[in-house]
Amino acid sequence: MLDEILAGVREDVARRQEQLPLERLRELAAAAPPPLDAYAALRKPGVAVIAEVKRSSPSRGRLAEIADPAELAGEYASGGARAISVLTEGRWFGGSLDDLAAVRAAVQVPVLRKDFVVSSYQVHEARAHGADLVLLIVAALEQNALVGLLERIESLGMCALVEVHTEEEADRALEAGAQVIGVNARDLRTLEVDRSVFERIAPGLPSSVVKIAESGVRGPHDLIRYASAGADAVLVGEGLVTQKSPREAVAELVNAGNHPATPRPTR
Ligand SMILES: O=C(O)c1ccccc1NCC(=O)[C@H](O)[C@H](O)COP(=O)(O)O
Repeated sequence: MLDEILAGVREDVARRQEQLPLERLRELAAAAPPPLDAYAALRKPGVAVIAEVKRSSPSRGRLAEIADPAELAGEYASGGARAISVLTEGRWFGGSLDDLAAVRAAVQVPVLRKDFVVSSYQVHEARAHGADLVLLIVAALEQNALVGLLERIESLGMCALVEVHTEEEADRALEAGAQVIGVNARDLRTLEVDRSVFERIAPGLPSSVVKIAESGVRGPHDLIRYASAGADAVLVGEGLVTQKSPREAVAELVNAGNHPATPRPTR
């Protein structure tokens, strides 16, 4: 699945680059308001909720009609989301860079560009559309590319969320200098979700690294499970976009993450 998604992304990036050359994009990125400090936001006490704007997915098909992503992001923020994730890939997830810009304009919390980033052009796009945080998927990148993209993200004042699914990928993320690591319970090749992957990988990450548990949070019980294994944050898509009140659903998760009964490992 991942290879198929990446092939489409490469075609789409090449088409956009023909329409808007890198030099012009760099100017737009430089003119964007400065990025927010996502690392600091995610390090605050309690388990942070990163709420995702997700219309569709390869594993689940159509999830929700999201006519106004800015309105949804506003709901998430008023429920206490610490950051908003915006899927900007169009073919499989129904997202766009317009969604990212609209969400950026609507909320005061950090915004993640969640996509399949394979070129520095996409990093500049992220900044030009107001992103504070950019996803890099280790499984999609050679080590040199991972290091180069991470440096480019940081040179633009943003923070990289480096996603892993295996111990080997976690080692590569650390070698590349990642400060924010997302452990995705979803295997992007088979699409299977296994929540125990976080429990296996997170304990081996240094305490200075922000640890995000991605995928499979369907309610407070999943957040509590991830928190018990050391999650600083959870990234939630389907479990929020399918709710009647996304604001209340976020608030319930935030409350579970702040609850003193939530066992956390000491660090
Ligand atoms: O969601 C998918 O089916 C998917 C398939 C292939 C690559 C990426 C995919 N999802 C991206 C994500 O990692 C999730 O959107 C995110 O972690 C939230 O997951 P969930 O809460 O389970 O919707």
